[in-house]
Amino acid sequence: MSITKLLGIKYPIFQGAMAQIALDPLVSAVSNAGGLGIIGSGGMSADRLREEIRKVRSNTDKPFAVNLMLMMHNIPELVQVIVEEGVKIVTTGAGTPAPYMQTFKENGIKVIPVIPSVKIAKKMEALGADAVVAEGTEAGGHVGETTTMALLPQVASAVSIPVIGAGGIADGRGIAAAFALGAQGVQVGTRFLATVECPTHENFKQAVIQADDTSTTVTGRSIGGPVRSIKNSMIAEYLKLENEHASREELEKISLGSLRRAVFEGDTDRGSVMAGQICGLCNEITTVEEMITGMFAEAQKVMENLGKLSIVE
Ligand SMILES: O=C(O)COc1ccc(-c2c[nH]c(CNC(=O)Nc3ncc(Sc4ccccn4)s3)n2)cc1
Repeated sequence: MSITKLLGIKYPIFQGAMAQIALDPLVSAVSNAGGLGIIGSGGMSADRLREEIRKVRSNTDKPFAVNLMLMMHNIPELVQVIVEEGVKIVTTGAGTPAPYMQTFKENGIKVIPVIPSVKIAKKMEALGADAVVAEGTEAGGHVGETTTMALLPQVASAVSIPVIGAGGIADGRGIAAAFALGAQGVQVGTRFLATVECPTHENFKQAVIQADDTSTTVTGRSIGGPVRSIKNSMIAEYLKLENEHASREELEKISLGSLRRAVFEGDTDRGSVMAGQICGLCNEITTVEEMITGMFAEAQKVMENLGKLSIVE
């Protein structure tokens, strides 16, 4: 079954659940434009999540999802809210949804883990996941080590459930490439940061617009938590400390509160501007509607023009 039929959405596009950013009006704008808007619950209390679900529901009658960042401490409470509020689609990241699968299944909730490797994709399929998002290291935020070009076809060959491609996709060419590699849909994060409806400080959006293909780097490998973000003075300091084998405590002193500093205060020099390598392709701020319709119109054209390869007989 296609992912659009499975979820009742028009376009096979998910909006990345960026912590503290994937909120209304971005989420309801994506769902109203025909994609799957996803609330990023990372860092939220149960009451705050309930409030956000009700706000999104008041702004769209289309399907939307909630993402659970499984390294958070209050997942059982958030699962309770998701069940009580009648949310029917959950995506997960940064850990295993195993402890909650029975609750999801009993309540008819579709579960779509975001995964960084074939091994974890197979583990999620065995757990009963309805689909997986195969996210390459090009993505922003918490990433694995495998590129989308390499990860996507291997996951598509390894599992029988639908695979969504993520990491480095920001235009119709990326959509066409993901489908060529075996995906039935795409998840896009960075490109949604360059939209009118994205609720971040304007400085955050400008940092994404000004960035190019070499503007991001991965920090946190030394403490087992690799995170891709745009290079700035805080990142340079963090990398220097990592090279000097600083402790987790010393590193967390720099990174604590850095997401909020960038997202809400617009401090893109000392804050954490999580974004993917495709930021160099995001050069103007558009509405969500313009972005989604434009991407799929372009993808249609690319797939029609691919035609036959010019192989010399
Ligand atoms: O062991 C198992 O069964 C499952 O293990 C897993 C291990 C890793 C993953 C994984 C890796 N990446 C993803 C999906 N992507 C993400 O989760 N991306 C994220 N970006 C930002 C996040 S929040 C944050 C805030 C500040 C610092 C670090 N992270 S989470 N899932 C999924 C499952």
